[in-house]
Amino acid sequence: MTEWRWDIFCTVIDNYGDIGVCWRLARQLASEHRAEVRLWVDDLASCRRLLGMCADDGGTPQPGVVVCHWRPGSVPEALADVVVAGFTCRLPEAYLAAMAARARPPVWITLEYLSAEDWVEGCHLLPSPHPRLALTEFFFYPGFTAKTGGLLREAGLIEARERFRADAAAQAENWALLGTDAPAPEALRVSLFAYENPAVASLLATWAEGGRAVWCGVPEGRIWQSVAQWLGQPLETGGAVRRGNLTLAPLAFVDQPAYDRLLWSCDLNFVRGEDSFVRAQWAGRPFIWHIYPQDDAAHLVKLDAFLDRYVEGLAQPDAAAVRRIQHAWNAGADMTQAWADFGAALPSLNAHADAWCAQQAAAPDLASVLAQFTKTKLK
Ligand SMILES: Cc1cn([C@H]2C[C@H](O)[C@@H](COP(=O)(O)OP(=O)(O)O[C@H]3O[C@@H](C)[C@H](O)[C@@H](O)[C@H]3O)O2)c(=O)[nH]c1=O
Repeated sequence: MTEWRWDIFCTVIDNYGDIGVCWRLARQLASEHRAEVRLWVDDLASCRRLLGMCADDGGTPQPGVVVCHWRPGSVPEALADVVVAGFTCRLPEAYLAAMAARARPPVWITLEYLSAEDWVEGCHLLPSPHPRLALTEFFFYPGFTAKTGGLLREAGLIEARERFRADAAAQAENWALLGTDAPAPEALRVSLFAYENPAVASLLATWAEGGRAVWCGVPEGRIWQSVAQWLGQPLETGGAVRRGNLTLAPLAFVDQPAYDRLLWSCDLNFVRGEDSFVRAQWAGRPFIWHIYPQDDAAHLVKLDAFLDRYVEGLAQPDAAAVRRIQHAWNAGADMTQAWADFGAALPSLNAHADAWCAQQAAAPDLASVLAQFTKTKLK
């Protein structure tokens, strides 16, 4: 039985992160919190692949979630009980007016970007009265501590990961979905999802010339250009290329669950933005984060805030190796020495990633925190 009706609004910027998070949240609210969700998206065409849908409006593979095309100026006919504005998106004035006109206005939440910075705790769930209308907006901040909104994590995720890791047939099926042969068993398995980055040249050269076999799967996207430049040939899904000790496997863009399974299959994951960054943490394996760049370099403050939390408990040289490689990658700098240190630390970093995952997974997940908060406002 449906408990509440939710409207989630999302504007697609230039990548998949905003819609990736909103889509994941919508599905989890429907499957775990009995919500009936409409996900309003301004640019359906550019995210159809991620949503796994073919029609312009409507049906999705997820019961309880309807994806709607949010056209400029359009206002949904019936109001929901809870309205979530994802990230930078602004709700239409007419919709806000309709909310305010209700005897009991919907709960209005603005979902903010994830940050490990300390100030987040003080801002999470702060109410902000609308300057003109009888409405209150609540700012919901995801985060890594108990005083924040937590991280998106579906029920049973870690258990599903462990089942997958024990299931050779499921793994073979996933490699096929990704359009590649399974990596050789002795190779270090790496997935590489990132923005364009000149640092990739020294990284790939180091692996090609290194003493250990490396298999690197590269999901279709912006990094393909940098990889193709280093290779001197275009990438093509299914067309693995060898250079010395490195096998480069261009991968198909798959749906979110299949991408998760890729992360679970690798020893090391390069991720970017917000959503894949969180998913890499649930893989419980070391990862390198290409943070979404901001003009005023605010992203580097966010990167360090995260690293300060993440390296806690690591031996000093391992912590230094983590910091060094994350900084080199985000600066587009030479990766040779950074990789030498990081590669040597991988066994202890692996145990650390597992422990970090367990620690974060012990906290309440974002959808539950959000559902709980709205319940207190609706009752
Ligand atoms: C590679 C791959 C990714 N994905 C998904 C995982 C994620 O949900 C999504 C990628 O999103 P992110 O990892 O967040 O990276 P991104 O760079 O696409 O998104 C960014 O968008 C900006 C507008 C935001 O401001 C950033 O914070 C950030 O979220 O794509 C698949 O579903 N299949 C795939 O094959």
